[in-house]
Amino acid sequence: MITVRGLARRFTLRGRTVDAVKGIDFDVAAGELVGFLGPNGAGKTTTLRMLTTLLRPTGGTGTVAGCDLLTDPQGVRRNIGYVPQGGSTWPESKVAEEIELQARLYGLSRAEARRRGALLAERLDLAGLDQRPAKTLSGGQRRRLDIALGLVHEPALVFLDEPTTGLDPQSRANLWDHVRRMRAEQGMTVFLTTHYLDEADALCDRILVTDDGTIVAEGTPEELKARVSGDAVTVEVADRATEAASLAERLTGAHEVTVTADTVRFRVPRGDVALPELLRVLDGHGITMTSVKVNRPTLDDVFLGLTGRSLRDGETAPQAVEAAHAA
Ligand SMILES: Nc1ncnc2c1ncn2[C@@H]1O[C@H](COP(=O)(O)OP(=O)(O)OP(=O)(O)O)[C@@H](O)[C@H]1O
Repeated sequence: MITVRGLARRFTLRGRTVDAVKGIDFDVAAGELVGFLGPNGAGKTTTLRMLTTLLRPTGGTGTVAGCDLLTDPQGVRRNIGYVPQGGSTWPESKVAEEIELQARLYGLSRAEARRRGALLAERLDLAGLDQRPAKTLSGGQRRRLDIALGLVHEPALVFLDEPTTGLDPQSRANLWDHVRRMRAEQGMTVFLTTHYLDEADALCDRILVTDDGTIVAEGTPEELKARVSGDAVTVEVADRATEAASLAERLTGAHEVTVTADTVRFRVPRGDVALPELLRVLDGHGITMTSVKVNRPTLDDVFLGLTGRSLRDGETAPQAVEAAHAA
């Protein structure tokens, strides 16, 4: 459904060049739900804008929904849906009007536009809101309307740019359910960008991890997390932390042991198996454990291992994107 090779985009602004996307290669199969995960400024939106023909690549080739990105951009546009980051609704327009207008823009008859509008409103939990102006909708309802607008022409492939940014946790989880259900019911391919780890983890079949214009890792959420070797154990002790660390080091499979003040950290293949053993050993040496935490590997650990930085650093400052787009 998507194939890109060496896709690149360089911006030149007042004599300064920015290589926002540095020649990336990837494929997306029909029916897949793929996440493009990376921190702010990694090049996600630039990639998405190239794939949706809103921005011409400065390098590389690609096929999207069966059409050549460079020689047949109109074909690409006909066959895809695109839900931009800020949405595209008019604040004063009513929900039903927005959906029908969008359908008419794709050349559908008035009757067909109404039929699809009603169907999408039903599927996206917007039924009963059809006469409400868009500006009166909640954040989650507005995002669902944005998605309805992107799906009105029943595309085989839909692009969602940061679909849940700005929503509260409950509305985010609700939107994930809708995306999953739409995918299951319509069998469409979904390509979404996100800088939320939990979103990529919960929603995506496969993740492309991106940083600084390149793809640094790719796989299912489980495959990516399996790259991090083991659970992270954090133990606080009342005293003698250095001695506790050397005892932890002797546990089967323990590695990456560090100690600071009263805290010992290490990784083991199975935290739940290591804990009783550690407790016994510490007890045997008269060291009191005051707290213990076991964390399963996260996608952030994967990113940290690959780049030495945390993905979470990019979870604030969505305004930077709007500024970049306005440029
Ligand atoms: N029109 C532009 N002119 C100059 N530089 C740009 C332009 N658009 C994007 N950039 C730069 O390209 C880089 C990638 O930006 P992009 O918006 O693609 O990142 P992103 O991963 O989508 O970030 P976010 O998570 O904030 O949306 C950034 O350094 C950005 O400042």
